[in-house]
Amino acid sequence: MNKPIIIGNWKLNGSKYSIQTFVRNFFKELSNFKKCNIIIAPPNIYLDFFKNILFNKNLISLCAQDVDFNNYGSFTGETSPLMLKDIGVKYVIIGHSERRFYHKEDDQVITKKFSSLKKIGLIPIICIGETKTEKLQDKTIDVICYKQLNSIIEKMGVESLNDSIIAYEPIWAIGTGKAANPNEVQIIHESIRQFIFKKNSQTAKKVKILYGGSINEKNAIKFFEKQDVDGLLVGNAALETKIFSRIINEISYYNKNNN
Ligand SMILES: O=C[C@H](O)COP(=O)(O)O
Repeated sequence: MNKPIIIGNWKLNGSKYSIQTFVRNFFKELSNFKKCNIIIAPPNIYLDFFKNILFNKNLISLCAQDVDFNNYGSFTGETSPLMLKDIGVKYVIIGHSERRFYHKEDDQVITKKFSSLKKIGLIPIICIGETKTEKLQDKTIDVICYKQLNSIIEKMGVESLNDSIIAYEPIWAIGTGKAANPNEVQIIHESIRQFIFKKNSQTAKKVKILYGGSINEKNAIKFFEKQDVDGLLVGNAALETKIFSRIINEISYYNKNNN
């Protein structure tokens, strides 16, 4: 059975002290966490520290928030896929809208990152999403499927998505407190799956599609209960131990097959 995937992206937040406190309290709050695949993405500089204070429990998987596509060389300030693998990272977020916007990363760069990660066996979490204007112009599927996802599919083949995770994050819903409508998210996730299905039916079944954007403890289940929502990518709410653990507990106890 596939476990729900819950990712906490801490973005540019945290310190050694806050991470220690988080780990200490997190496991006390969780009641049924083995039913979820919990993935946390601290800032890169804290990945190793975080891993060490988890006492190798394997209950939380390590995720990086970004990566360079080069494995070594004169690229000042960057972190490579090989380095992440070396310290035990399993997942890497690529194409987050904050990277696309603040660091001007385009689909070509994101595809190169995807390719580098696949080559060394790290699991990419590919973020896709439309702006408010694109949504109002009814361009959501054009942007997220025909442009953002297709860039990877054309270069790498659709099967490259088999062991990858797609995170649909409408840009207007990120950090705004205004989450998307769960019914609309289901329709979009279904469209993403259909888009992939037309190219390869097996890949469409295997690929995991998560929703992200202003998830909190009150709305998490409303998204997760949707058929094509395989999990959640949580930003702000993942910084609060109590809230993040409540989200995980709720989802752990929700049995999709019986509802
Ligand atoms: O990576 C996480 C997303 O950007 C969602 O962030 P948020 O939950 O703070 O809206």
